[in-house]
Amino acid sequence: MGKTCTELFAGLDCTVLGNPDDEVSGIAYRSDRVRPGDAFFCIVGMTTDGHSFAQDAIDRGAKVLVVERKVYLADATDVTEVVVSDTRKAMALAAANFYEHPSKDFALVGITGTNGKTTTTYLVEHMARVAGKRTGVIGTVGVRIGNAQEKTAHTTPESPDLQKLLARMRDERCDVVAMEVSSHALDLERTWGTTFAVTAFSNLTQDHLDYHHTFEAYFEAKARLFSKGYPARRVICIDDKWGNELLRRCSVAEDSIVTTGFDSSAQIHPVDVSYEPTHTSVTLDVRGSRYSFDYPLVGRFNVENVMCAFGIGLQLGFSADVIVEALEEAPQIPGRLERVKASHDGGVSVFVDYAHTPDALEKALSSIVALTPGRTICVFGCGGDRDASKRPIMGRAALAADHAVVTSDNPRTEDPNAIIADIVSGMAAGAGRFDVQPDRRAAIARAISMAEPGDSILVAGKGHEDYQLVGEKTLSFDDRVVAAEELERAFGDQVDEPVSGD
Ligand SMILES: CC(=O)N[C@H]1[C@@H](OP(=O)(O)OP(=O)(O)OC[C@H]2O[C@@H](n3ccc(=O)[nH]c3=O)[C@H](O)[C@@H]2O)O[C@H](CO)[C@@H](O)[C@@H]1O[C@H](C)C(=O)N[C@@H](C)C(=O)N[C@H](CCC(=O)O)C(=O)O
Ligand SMILES: Nc1ncnc2c1ncn2[C@@H]1O[C@H](COP(=O)(O)OP(=O)(O)OP(=O)(O)O)[C@@H](O)[C@H]1O
Ligand SMILES: N[C@H](CCC[C@H](N)C(=O)O)C(=O)O
Ligand SMILES: [Mg+2]
Repeated sequence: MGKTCTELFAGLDCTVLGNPDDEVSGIAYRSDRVRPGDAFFCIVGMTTDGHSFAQDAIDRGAKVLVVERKVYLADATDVTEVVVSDTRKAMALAAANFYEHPSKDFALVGITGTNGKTTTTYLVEHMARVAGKRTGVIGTVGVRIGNAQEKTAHTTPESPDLQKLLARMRDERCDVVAMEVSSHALDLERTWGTTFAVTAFSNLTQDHLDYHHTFEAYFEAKARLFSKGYPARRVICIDDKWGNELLRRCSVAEDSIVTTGFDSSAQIHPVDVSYEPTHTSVTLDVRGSRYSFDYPLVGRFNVENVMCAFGIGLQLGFSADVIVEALEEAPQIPGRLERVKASHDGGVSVFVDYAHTPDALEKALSSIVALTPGRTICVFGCGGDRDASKRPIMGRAALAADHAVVTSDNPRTEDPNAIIADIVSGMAAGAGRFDVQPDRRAAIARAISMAEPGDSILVAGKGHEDYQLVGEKTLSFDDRVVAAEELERAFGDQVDEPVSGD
């Protein structure tokens, strides 16, 4: 399936230096992955400049170079150069052209916000299935087409990878695809040229300031999904000021926006909520109609995710009955307040959760505390090579537990003890209520050794991850498996202990 330069760059302001009828057989943005016949996009990145790999790309058979400045390659007279003002945006549009705009052939739902994206995509997927649709999911836990699951490098893939994936979903005849749209993706134009049926915003709290530098820049990246470049039906949670700001800016007809939130001014809001250890009972007011139902997810923040999913369902044209039926049997989201299953637990409940931001940690902890008759112990750390400014704030947030064990998350190339020191610098107010154990397994074991029947342990930060990134190495590590093993080790000989079910 080749495309001429003319077809590839349709709709793009560019200068073609060479033959516009040249055929391109693929799109590449990493020189070492170029295949003969590809167009190579030279991207000015944060660490290096893709223009300096142009010769390498040609040596590997690239026929077209897309550049922001002409590279004048001496021995490459048969190579066409296409000059554009922004190679990332050009690549995204060319990728959409190359795969013939797959996102126009099904209903694509894009969800952005600091927390809640993965959870909401899973709820939307389930809802669409209950409505009889074929589904796809793209996000942090990976990609799913129907029931087939694959791992991916990014939450939101780079534009050529994304369009290729969307084309596969079209070929598999997906009707509804739910996709997480990260702030990096919006800033780096990974989704440019993609057509969304519905876009949704969950919330904005601190994360990724290493990349965006300011909160405002972080918001502006998210806000792009609600700008004229991405026309769609909208679902906006208005519980924070950023949701309200988005609502104010939205230039689409008012009846194409659904607002959600705890505030009664939201079109979807709760009038009654009861938080139980294994489920939640809600009565939602949905544009004046009331729906009472139970769903098998816990915690206050999941009420927001459920309302967001409800709004998305309405925007997709599903009936409220189908939406409620789906939510009543919502799936366990991997690693999101997931209760660890162990044959012996000594009456101690261990939850694994992906809280890796201050807000998520605060909310996950308050949800567990509210459900726990005894004490709550929190095991957590922070990722290396990521926003360091959130570390002391997460340290402070963890003091909402009765006791915290500070440990390693994914240290990546940083010194684990230096990350822990950053966290602990925010915990002065909790002297005596936390300790430090850099080895994550030992930290989980320590929390279990401290726990009494009726206590809960929150193991936060890594959720569904089945690995730990230490230096350049990827080690096998799954909080759920390790916690189950450590529970077994601690309580395995107490054969008469009751096992808490879920
Ligand atoms: C911060 C960030 O997102 N960086 C992305 C960015 O990297 P960059 O600008 O530094 O690129 P660069 O390394 O300078 O290279 C410039 C160009 O030269 C090319 N190159 C480079 C070396 C070479 O040998 N040959 C070559 O052609 C590169 O492919 C690139 O096109 O562009 C690269 C591809 O063009 C991405 O792979 C890279 O993602 C990095 C690996 C990353 O870790 N991103 C994470 C933080 C991310 O995107 N996370 C979000 C989720 C966040 C959330 O949870 O909310 C996600 O959506 O996954
Ligand atoms: N609506 C919400 N508000 C605040 N915190 C939430 C919300 N939903 C989930 N969380 C918390 O954030 C964590 C991550 O949730 P989820 O994976 O759904 O979010 P995400 O936006 O996909 O995150 P990421 O940016 O890492 O992909 C959960 O484990 C939970 O602790
Ligand atoms: N998508 C998030 C994941 C963080 C998960 C945490 N375990 C870490 O490694 O920091 C990020 O890239 O910031
Ligand atoms: Mg996610």
